[in-house]
Amino acid sequence: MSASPILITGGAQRLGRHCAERLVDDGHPVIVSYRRERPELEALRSRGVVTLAADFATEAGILDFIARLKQQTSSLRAIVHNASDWAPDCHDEQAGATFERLFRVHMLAPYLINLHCRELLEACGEPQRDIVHMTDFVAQKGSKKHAAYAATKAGLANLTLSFAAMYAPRIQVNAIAPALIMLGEHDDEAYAEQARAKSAMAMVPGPGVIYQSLRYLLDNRYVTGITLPVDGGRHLR
Ligand SMILES: NC(=O)C1=CN([C@@H]2O[C@H](COP(=O)(O)OP(=O)(O)OC[C@H]3O[C@@H](n4cnc5c(N)ncnc54)[C@H](OP(=O)(O)O)[C@@H]3O)[C@@H](O)[C@H]2O)C=CC1
Ligand SMILES: Nc1nc2c(c(=O)[nH]1)N=C([C@H](O)[C@@H](O)CO)CN2
Repeated sequence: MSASPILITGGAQRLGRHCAERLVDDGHPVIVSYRRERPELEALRSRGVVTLAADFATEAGILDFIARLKQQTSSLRAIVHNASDWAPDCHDEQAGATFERLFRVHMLAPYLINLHCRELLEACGEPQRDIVHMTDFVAQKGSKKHAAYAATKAGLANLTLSFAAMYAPRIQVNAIAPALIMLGEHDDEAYAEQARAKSAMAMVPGPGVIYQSLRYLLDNRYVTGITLPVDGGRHLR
């Protein structure tokens, strides 16, 4: 029986793409969702990665993705809920729409995908099946400038507990809570210095530390319902 694929949502760039490439290196079939076409997707496709378009900003978009995912595969080894919108808070008439959009991307999409795709994970013939939620250190701390983002990531962190209890023992459900992992393309050195100073390790580690954490969860048969902090000691500052 061929191995079941691992789904990474939002896998066209940065942490998601890095993990997709590393999973292919480790011999896993991979499916990624993406919102915008770009050259990097062709590189993934050339390595055999299946790419499915998805916009989780609406419930219809989420359900449409799930239907196309089920046409693509009859089983899944794991689901990594990585898609995310790091939108700052709005203080105008767009505030409510922004909050609702972040709720759908960070909470409704993982919730509906977990519910509707349980059967795909159950159909996996391998000994272990996983769901991994990408949350954020600020889920426990809040954020003055990204309150809606932090709150919806906190909701995702809570969904980890509920789905871990619902799906045990056949499916393990865990979260990874990063702090600064990669800078944005427009971040200058002043921002980088300020961001590095927020953690005890005072570094920008890059996406390899996230793959190490994902690998740990995928390889450990006795871990469920936890959130793995990958934050350089952000809580110590
Ligand atoms: N980078 C970091 O330092 C940190 C990251 N994290 C978390 O780790 C994960 C990966 O981070 P990172 O790689 O920086 O993430 P990105 O900001 O690069 O976002 C990942 C992908 O999410 C997709 N996405 C955004 N909105 C939607 C939507 N409405 N529907 C479908 N897909 C959408 C984007 O797709 P497209 O590009 O096609 O529009 C994007 O490629 C995220 O969950 C993030 O919150 C947490 C703390 C720190
Ligand atoms: N979807 C995203 N979420 C987050 C990002 C990002 O680029 N995309 N970046 C961060 C920052 O690195 C933050 O941790 C630095 O203080 C947080 N979330």
